Amino acid sequence: MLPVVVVHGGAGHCPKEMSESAKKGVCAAARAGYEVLRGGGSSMDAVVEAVTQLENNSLFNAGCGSVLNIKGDVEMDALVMDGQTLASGAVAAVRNIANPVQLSRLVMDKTSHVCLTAGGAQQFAESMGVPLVQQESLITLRPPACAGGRTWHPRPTQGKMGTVGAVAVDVHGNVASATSTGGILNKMEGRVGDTPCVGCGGYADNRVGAVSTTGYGEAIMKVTLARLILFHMEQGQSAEAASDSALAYMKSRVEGLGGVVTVDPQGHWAARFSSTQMCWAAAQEDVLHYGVYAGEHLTENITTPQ
Ligand SMILES: NC(=O)C[C@H](N)C(=O)O
Repeated sequence: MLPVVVVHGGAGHCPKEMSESAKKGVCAAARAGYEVLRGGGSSMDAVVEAVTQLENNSLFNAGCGSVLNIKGDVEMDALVMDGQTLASGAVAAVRNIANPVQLSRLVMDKTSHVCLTAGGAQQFAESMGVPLVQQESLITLRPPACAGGRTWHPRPTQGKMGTVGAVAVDVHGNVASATSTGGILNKMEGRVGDTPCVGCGGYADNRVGAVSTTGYGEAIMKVTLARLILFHMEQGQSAEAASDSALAYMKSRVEGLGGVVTVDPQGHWAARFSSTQMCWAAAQEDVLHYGVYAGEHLTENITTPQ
């Protein structure tokens, strides 16, 4: 069963013409994470690698391809969490960074803090030798995609989403989670969503499992979606049942839609969503699993050329 990596490219609406490229993107990210794990790398290395790939893919709303806030600027949030130690690192409302997930990892590894925001996060990046990039290099002009369009609707079924994330279990049974986003289109300057908040955008605990979430951040924060899933797992539910229970609760309690990827330490995994679509991919036992639409579950051998 081990190792395993599961990635998502955001819950929401994915126009049909974009779904093939979106599937390719999540499959490539899952392959990249799986390569790390197969080479003996840690689950943390794997989720950071997978999310870095998705941040670099302009289809998705994270890193390059992030949506714009109301002032036309890019402000990004990201989180990593290590299930062995419960250590986490996050950046919020950060600008001019190509790979916020890597900066989050540096916050975890090199500071005594959990989250750095805006200018402070940027200064920390510079002090770590992380190059600042021009905002223009993060903005991609494109037709509406899964990744983020030009209008935001509070209901993910109508809106464009595309936060990216990954969870993994390595050969030692250590779990990790990583999530990265440009947030929601036309958000207020300084708005911070669920993604960098521990227990909302993600959580990882070797004793239970790991989760990365996507969806309407203001709803996800109300129910602490990632931790809620792990709570259900602690009560004995499977990764899949716990994901469904928590998503159903978020829908009924606060009318929030979203999606999640979840693993338990044994390698059972789930990619579940209450939105109409979510691009996801998983790699386990040399098989790549992927899909976008409800009920869609395609597989191929991981050695099949891309
Ligand atoms: N696309 C998303 O998943 C949005 C993200 N959860 C946010 O609200 O910032």
